[in-house]
Amino acid sequence: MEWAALLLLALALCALLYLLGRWLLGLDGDLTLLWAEWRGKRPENELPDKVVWVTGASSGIGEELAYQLAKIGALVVLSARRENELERVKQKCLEISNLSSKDILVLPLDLTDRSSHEAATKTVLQHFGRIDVLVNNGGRSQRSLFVDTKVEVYAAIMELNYLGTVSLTKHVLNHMVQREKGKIVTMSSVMGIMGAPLATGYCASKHALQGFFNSLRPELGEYPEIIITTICPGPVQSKIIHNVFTEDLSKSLDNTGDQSHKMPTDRCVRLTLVSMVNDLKEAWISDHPYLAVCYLWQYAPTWAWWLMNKMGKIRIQNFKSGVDADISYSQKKKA
Ligand SMILES: NC(=O)c1ccc[n+]([C@@H]2O[C@H](COP(=O)([O-])OP(=O)(O)OC[C@H]3O[C@@H](n4cnc5c(N)ncnc54)[C@H](O)[C@@H]3O)[C@@H](O)[C@H]2O)c1
Repeated sequence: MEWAALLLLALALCALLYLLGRWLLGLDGDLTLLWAEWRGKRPENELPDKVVWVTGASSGIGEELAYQLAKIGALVVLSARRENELERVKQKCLEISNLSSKDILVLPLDLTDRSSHEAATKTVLQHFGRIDVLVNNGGRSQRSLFVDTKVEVYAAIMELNYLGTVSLTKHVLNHMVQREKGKIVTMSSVMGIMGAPLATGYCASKHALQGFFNSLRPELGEYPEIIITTICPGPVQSKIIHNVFTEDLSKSLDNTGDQSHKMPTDRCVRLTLVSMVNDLKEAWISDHPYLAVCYLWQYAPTWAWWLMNKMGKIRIQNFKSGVDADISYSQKKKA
C-alpha cells in the first residue's frame, strides 16, 4: 500500500515536472514581460493619440511597429533613409487604420548623418507639437569572423547602431526633459546581453547601448515620468540578414538562408508595445534556446559561456555552409 502511494506520488511529480518543462519551453519572453502581457496595461488603452517616432520604419520590426501602432490609433513618425519605402509603409498604415494622412509623418533620416538629427527633431515637433515616444529601432547586424573583418566595419557598426542612436536620443530627450515626460524605447538585442560568434562588432554596439541606457536612466532620476526601456529580441523574421555588415563594407551576404524558423515579427512587436506601455526597463523577447541563454548569462555565466561555445561551433558551421547561422536551434530545419 505504502509502495503504491509512493509510486503514485512519483508519477504525479514526473507529470508536474513534464508540464512545467513544456510550459518553460513555450515561453517567448522574460517572466516580468509575460506577466505584464497577462495582467498589465494594454497598448490599445495607452497608445491612442500618442506621438510615436519609429526609426528604421521601412522594413522588418520597424515596419510592423508602424502597422500595429497605426491600428491602435497612435500618431506615427516614420523614419529611415528611403522615402519611397516609407511612403509605401504609410499607405498601408492608412489602409489598415482610421488614421488620416496628417496623422502619419514620413521623415527620411539617416542615423549616421548626426548633423541632421536636430533639424529632424524640430520637424516632428513642428508637425505634432510633442514626441511621446521615441523608438530607436534602426540598425544593422553583422555576419563575419573577426579575423576576416576590416576595422572600418567596426567603426561603421558603432556609428550606426550606437552613435546614431545616442545622437537622436540627445535631441529628443531635450524636448522630453522640458516636458518632464516621455519614453525612449531602444531595440537592443539578446546580443546586448550575451556574446556570440560572427557578431563581435554587432554585440559590441548593442552592449554599448545597454551600458549607455542603463547609465542614462539613473541620471534622469529627477524626471520619474521619463522612461528608458531597452528591448532585447532574439532572432526575429525581418530583412536583417539581407542588410548585415560583412567583413568588408562593400560586400553583402551571398546567401541569406531561410528565416522562417525565427520568431514572427508581429509577436516581437506586440511584446515590444507591451513593454513600452508597462514601463519595463529591459525586456527579453525570444524563443529558446536564446531566452534560456539570457537567463544563464545573467545568473550563471560560467554555464552560459560553456553553452555558447557549443552553440557557437554550430553557428560558425552553419555560416560557412551557407545556411542561416541560427537555423539548427530551431525545431523545423528548412534550409
Ligand atoms: N531581426 C532580428 O533578429 C533582431 C534581433 C535583435 C535585435 N534586432 C534589432 O531590431 C532593429 C530592427 O532590425 P530588423 O530586424 O527589423 O532589420 P531590418 O533590416 O528589416 O530593418 C532595419 C531598419 O533600419 C534601417 N536602417 C539601416 N541603416 C540605417 C541608417 N543609416 N539610417 C536610418 N535607418 C537605417 C533600415 O532601413 C530598416 O528600416 C535593429 O536595431 C536590430 O539590431 C533585430
